[in-house]
Amino acid sequence: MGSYSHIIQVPVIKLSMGSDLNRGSEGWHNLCKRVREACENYGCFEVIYDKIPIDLRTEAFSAARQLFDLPLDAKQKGVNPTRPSRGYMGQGSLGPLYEAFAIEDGSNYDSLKSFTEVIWSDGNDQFCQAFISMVKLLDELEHILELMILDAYGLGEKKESILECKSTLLRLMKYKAPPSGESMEGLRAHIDTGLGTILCEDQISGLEIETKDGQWIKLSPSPSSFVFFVGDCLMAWSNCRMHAVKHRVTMGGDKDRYSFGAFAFPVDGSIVKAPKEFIDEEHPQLLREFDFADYVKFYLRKFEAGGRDNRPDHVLKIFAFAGI
Ligand SMILES: O=C(O)CCC(=O)C(=O)O
Ligand SMILES: [Fe+2]
Repeated sequence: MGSYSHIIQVPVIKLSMGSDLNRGSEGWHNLCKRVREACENYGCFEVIYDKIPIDLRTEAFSAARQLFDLPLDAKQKGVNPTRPSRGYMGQGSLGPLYEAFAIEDGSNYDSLKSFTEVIWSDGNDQFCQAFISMVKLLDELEHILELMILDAYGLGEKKESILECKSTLLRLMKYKAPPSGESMEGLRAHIDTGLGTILCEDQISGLEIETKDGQWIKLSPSPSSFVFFVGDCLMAWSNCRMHAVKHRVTMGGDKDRYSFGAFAFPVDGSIVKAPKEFIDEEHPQLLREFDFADYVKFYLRKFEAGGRDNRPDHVLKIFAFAGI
């Protein structure tokens, strides 16, 4: 599984309610710099956002457990035959330990409600309440991080958003403890496709990233932390100043692992393009502008052609598609 380093740690950035979050303050600018450095050097960082209470995490994970505990036939009502990466994915489609549910437009109450009505017929208000509050706060956090990235590159005056239209995919994941107790792949190494991902795990670690010099490091976020990952589209937008990091989940021990993530995706039809400020003699344009929907079609085609074990190298997929 490659060599591990136990010495390197990804940056931990704390966003506390108060003056540091006043855009333009000295504290804000310090945070912008740290966010930029983390995105450029690691492609991820641990973020503590104290506006998201621990109790809400507990409620969300209890609702998620209730969902995964349902009998298989109830869960399979969530399968989306036209788009298998939405709805219920399991068991075995992405690995023997992995199961997941993906809910599009996860910060919209109606889409959470429709999801629960498919699974539970009468819906599940507790699930909707927990996740609507959680995903709205994660969207808020994502927006703050995006403003910090814009300000860190001096682009805040010109643009309020990296992409005008994006939506949040909520994905809930469960990884079974490996039967032998020995370390085993939970989720294959990949790079997230969208703009950015905010992940939350329920105290059982397993996330690993590959550093720029090729070492795998384990992340052990604190119980109140989230992990932010740069995705392909954010890297493309920044003309590859930011690093989209390869990551995976490795399971060990005897406890199942639960996690969920808010994935910010450009809506279909969005054009991903680096602003001219990122392109100069020292930084030639590395990726052509592209329509996000075409990128999705490209990698789904490759994915289907390759099957689970022969997928194209996820690290290179954006360069294979849009490299100049
Ligand atoms: O479960 C996790 O912590 C990681 C999941 C992940 O990387 C993904 O769904 O893209
Ligand atoms: Fe991921």
